[in-house]
Amino acid sequence: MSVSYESRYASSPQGVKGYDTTQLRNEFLIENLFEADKLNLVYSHYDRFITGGVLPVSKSVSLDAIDPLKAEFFLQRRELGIINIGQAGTVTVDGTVYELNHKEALYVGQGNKEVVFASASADSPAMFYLNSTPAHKAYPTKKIGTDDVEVIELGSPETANARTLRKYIVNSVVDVCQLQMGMTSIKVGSSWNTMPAHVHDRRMEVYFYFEVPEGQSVCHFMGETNETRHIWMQNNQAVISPPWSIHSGSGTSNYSFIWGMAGENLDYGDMDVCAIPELR
Ligand SMILES: O=C(O)C(=O)C[C@H](O)C(=O)CO
Ligand SMILES: [Zn+2]
Repeated sequence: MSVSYESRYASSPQGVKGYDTTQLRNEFLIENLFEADKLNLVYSHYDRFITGGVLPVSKSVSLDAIDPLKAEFFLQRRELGIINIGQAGTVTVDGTVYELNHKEALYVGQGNKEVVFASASADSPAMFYLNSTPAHKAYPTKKIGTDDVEVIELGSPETANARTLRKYIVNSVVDVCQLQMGMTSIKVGSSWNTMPAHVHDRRMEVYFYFEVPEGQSVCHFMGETNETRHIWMQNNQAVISPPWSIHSGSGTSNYSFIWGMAGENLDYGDMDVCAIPELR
């Protein structure tokens, strides 16, 4: 069986106050997404958001339905966002082949029955990072190349948060039901992402950290603004951010991350920003 999954239930902010390091990591950290020829998924009960990774090396890998969906096929009632963080590969959606190079993305609409992932070369495989959310409508499947994204420059070197944010799957780029995805890259010499920090009680979020150099790590901050906690993250690990939690990080070097969101609205800018001196 090449598909495996794990379920994560929702935790309340009151409950999380009492978590020790191990429990915090067990509830929110997603450690192993990429294994050769496997599809690894984590099903979160926050907005029923699925986070996954596929690393096809010696064979192609299909997106099979998993038991919690109680569905005939994975996308029967879901939409899917894919960003390739590896080398060239293909995603075949009901017979149509989409070539995805490094940092190219694909939105796959609800109702597609067969999704198959493959690498162009076993020596330099593709690495497909996936986010999937429940969907109420079948929007067309669309490839988003690196020139199709919306780019914003944020922060400054003086505050160690200079970064480039790229919006891939947002409703100004592609029609979606609720999924939003993008990528943020921290510039050399900066370390902070999403600072000033924010919450959006209307949407949950998942951060996937990558391009973290060997021997370096990212410290991810979560929790209510007046009750923060941290989780040390390694390269290619993801972390679930509950709707009530900040999601911000500081690395021991620069790095990139993919953010994915789902929930009540599609308004990327709908955030409640927290003044930095108010954080506790
Ligand atoms: O660097 C940032 O700031 C981000 O990338 C923020 C995320 O996109 C986010 O949290 C959106 O709600
Ligand atoms: Zn956010």
